[in-house]
Amino acid sequence: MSGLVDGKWVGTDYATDEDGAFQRQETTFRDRIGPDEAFPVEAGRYHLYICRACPWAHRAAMTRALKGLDDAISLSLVQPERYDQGWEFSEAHSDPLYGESHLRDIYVRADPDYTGRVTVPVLWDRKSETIVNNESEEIMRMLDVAGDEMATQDVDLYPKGYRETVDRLIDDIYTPINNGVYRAGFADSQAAYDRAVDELFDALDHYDDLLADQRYLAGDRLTEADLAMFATLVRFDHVYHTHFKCNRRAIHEYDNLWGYTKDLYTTPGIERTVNMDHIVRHYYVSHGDVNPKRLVPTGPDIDFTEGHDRDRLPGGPPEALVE
Ligand SMILES: N[C@@H](CCC(=O)N[C@@H](CS)C(=O)NCC(=O)O)C(=O)O
Repeated sequence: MSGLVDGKWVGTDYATDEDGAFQRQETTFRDRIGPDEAFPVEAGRYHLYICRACPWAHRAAMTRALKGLDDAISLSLVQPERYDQGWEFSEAHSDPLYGESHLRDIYVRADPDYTGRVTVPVLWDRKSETIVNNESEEIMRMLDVAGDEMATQDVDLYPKGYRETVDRLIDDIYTPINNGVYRAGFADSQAAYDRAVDELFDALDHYDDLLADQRYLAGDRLTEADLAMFATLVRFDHVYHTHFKCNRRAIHEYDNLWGYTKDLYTTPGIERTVNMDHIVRHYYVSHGDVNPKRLVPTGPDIDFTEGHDRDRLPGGPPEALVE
């Protein structure tokens, strides 16, 4: 067990099963914001705690940026390096609500007897002073759908007619890709690593083929599924390729995934959510068991803003985003 047990900090070890395969624990705060939900839609009421390094938190941050929710939902960062006390606030990245020193203090404020991991993202309710939700997929959906009322940009990332496909895609990419890089990186046995890497690259090959003829995962529209995919792809060559030993191929070597990654990166609103310095510092410094000397590699030399050829395909970013 790691994280908090009955509100007491017990450490940051990751769990693997008897075959050495990484086990991600379920998140526990699963309430919703919405017209008929326990938490009403109200601008200025909610706060997002994230780390710019975290791919799960990144989904929520991208949704907030694309929909123009900056004024409606405040956001703050934790320090990217995470040591044995878990996520910390710092002078550069302080807790704007309570001035706490660690993110675990926020969890304990929500539930003094909390047992579970202390993860980002956290969606906090200022009014009832509790955590609404700490599951990124659900936060992304809430900001997208319930957040519509507060949005300043007309961007719908879960459009009618695409919803089943978006839900299926988010599920389909989770195990082999989003969590697949972690299954490779945190594997405790060769067999578990081999299995994760095989599944990861089979899936990447599949989506590289799919993206030969369509601009986005669900077709011609940018959706939540693309945000989920992008959060992994943008970290891949700098981190997962080396640190998590996913080195069969780099994303910039794929015919279509590379153009797709650059297309999303240069979609107005996305670039400001990517902090590559925080990304590389977090992974290489925080996982002492994976990288004991905590040295941060200098490469690769790739440019997410160089041109791409994705506008040859039908569709494109929502009109509201195109300057
Ligand atoms: N299922 C959660 C997972 C979030 C998660 O694992 N976040 C990582 C950072 S990338 C974290 O905070 N890890 C700290 C820990 O597990 O102790 C979600 O998608 O929101």
